[in-house]
Amino acid sequence: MKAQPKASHFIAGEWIEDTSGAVLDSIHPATGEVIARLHEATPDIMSRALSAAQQAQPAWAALAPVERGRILHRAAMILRARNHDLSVLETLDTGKPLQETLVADAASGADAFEYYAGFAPTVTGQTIALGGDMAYTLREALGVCVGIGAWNYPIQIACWKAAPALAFGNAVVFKPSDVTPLSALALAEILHEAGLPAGLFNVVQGRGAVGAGLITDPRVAKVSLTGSVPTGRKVYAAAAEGMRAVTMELGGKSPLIIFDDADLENAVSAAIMANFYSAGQVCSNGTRVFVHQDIKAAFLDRLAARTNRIRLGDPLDEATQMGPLVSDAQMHKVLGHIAGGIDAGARLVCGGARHGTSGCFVQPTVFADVRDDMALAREEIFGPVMSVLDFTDEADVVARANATEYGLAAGVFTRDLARAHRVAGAVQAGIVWVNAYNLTPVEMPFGGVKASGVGRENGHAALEHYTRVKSVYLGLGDVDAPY
Ligand SMILES: NC(=O)c1ccc[n+]([C@@H]2O[C@H](COP(=O)([O-])OP(=O)(O)OC[C@H]3O[C@@H](n4cnc5c(N)ncnc54)[C@H](O)[C@@H]3O)[C@@H](O)[C@H]2O)c1
Ligand SMILES: O=CCc1c[nH]cn1
Repeated sequence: MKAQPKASHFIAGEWIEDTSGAVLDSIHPATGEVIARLHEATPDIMSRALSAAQQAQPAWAALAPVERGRILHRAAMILRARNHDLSVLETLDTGKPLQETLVADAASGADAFEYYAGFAPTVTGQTIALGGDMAYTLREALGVCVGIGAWNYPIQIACWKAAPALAFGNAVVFKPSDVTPLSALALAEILHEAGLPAGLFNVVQGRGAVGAGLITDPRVAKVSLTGSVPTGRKVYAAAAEGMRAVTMELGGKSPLIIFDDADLENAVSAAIMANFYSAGQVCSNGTRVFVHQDIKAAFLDRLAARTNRIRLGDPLDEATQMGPLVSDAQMHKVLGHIAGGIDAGARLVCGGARHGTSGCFVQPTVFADVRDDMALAREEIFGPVMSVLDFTDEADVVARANATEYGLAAGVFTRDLARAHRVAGAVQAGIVWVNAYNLTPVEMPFGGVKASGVGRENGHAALEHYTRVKSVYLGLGDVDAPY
């Protein structure tokens, strides 16, 4: 099945092709079929996108926020109306099952546009009484924002960046992951159709070097990356050189702590969703599942029974519950982690191998008796591999949960309200789910602490990251001068 877009790039409201850029193929990971052939942006293409954004941004920022919101609201409506086609495109590009993409990807993007369309006109500054004189503050757009995406939630990532950036008066140049280049182009077309003036949302394709080229350009005011910690370190450092603002949405190795008083079936559901949704390719996954020793046997029994029933197969079949990993490289990386876990002495409860002989499928895999010092418990795997660790003491498990460089998310399952709040307060994480996991409503800020990131996407918090405050001092009396 082909999914060839009209051209590789979308700049200043137009499809742009430049075949002198290196070839970039999009591969459907369930079959290995090349579904689209694109070209990386050359320096000239990158420059055209940045210039288009720079030229379009001041007039956009000068519009009444309600007018910006109206356009973004139309985009949300179009995203919803096209949800099925966008979901098929995302499934082809990522391999995630249609069952998921129909509800979690473009739909989440539409939520973001709807939310920020309504938020934009409510943004106000402060007035500050100074005992005679006074001051007020203005929220100003930053200018040109570069967004760089990962491959696990391509359209959601593009929307979570573009919606607040545009709502608050910025222009965007977005570079999707080279592994999943397609849906950002579909978003660009939708925004154009919704009436977004040319140049405000541009898409350029490319690998890491294209991203690196964009973030050091003097026309850029802000960089928002979704990606791994090693890439985050490079991008943050490069942005710092030019004093650019950043948002870093990076990786994690999040703990999910299940106490002995938890509702067992709900806890198993959460552990499954926290490890096998999107074949485990979710940044906030709770991949270190700490289970109280008293319920460990019962938990593992139910977990194995339910995991063994997960239906793997053609991601375009709506009955399929788990598709392939995004690429051959990712599949081999995950299989390497599984082999390493077995070598290190972790107990394989289920899964543990490739599924089938074609496509990038890996069986949903559960390891028990995992120790904190094993690579399984320390490294982000980004595949369907769950590590179950035991504990008995609350303070001890919190200390172990925090003993990582990451700090994206955490989960706690307990019926004890006081303990739930105590643990939520003590874990070092940007997001804590209590008796739930991996729910990401647009109203709730999303982002990490420690090496997992800087800044927040979604919610009111994004305002801080796509605007700056200007203070205006009003002298209302005579000017004092000592000389
Ligand atoms: N916290 C979040 O919200 C979130 C969400 C999704 C994924 N992630 C993380 O993303 C990772 C998986 O995605 P990935 O493999 O695409 O990540 P990656 O870090 O390899 O790549 C991310 C993006 O950065 C670009 N890039 C690479 N080197 C660059 C450089 N030097 N300068 C500028 N751009 C560069 C890539 O081309 C890609 O578009 C995981 O670690 C996952 O946890 C985080
Ligand atoms: O992959 C990270 C962002 C996310 C979490 N859940 C849905 N999207």
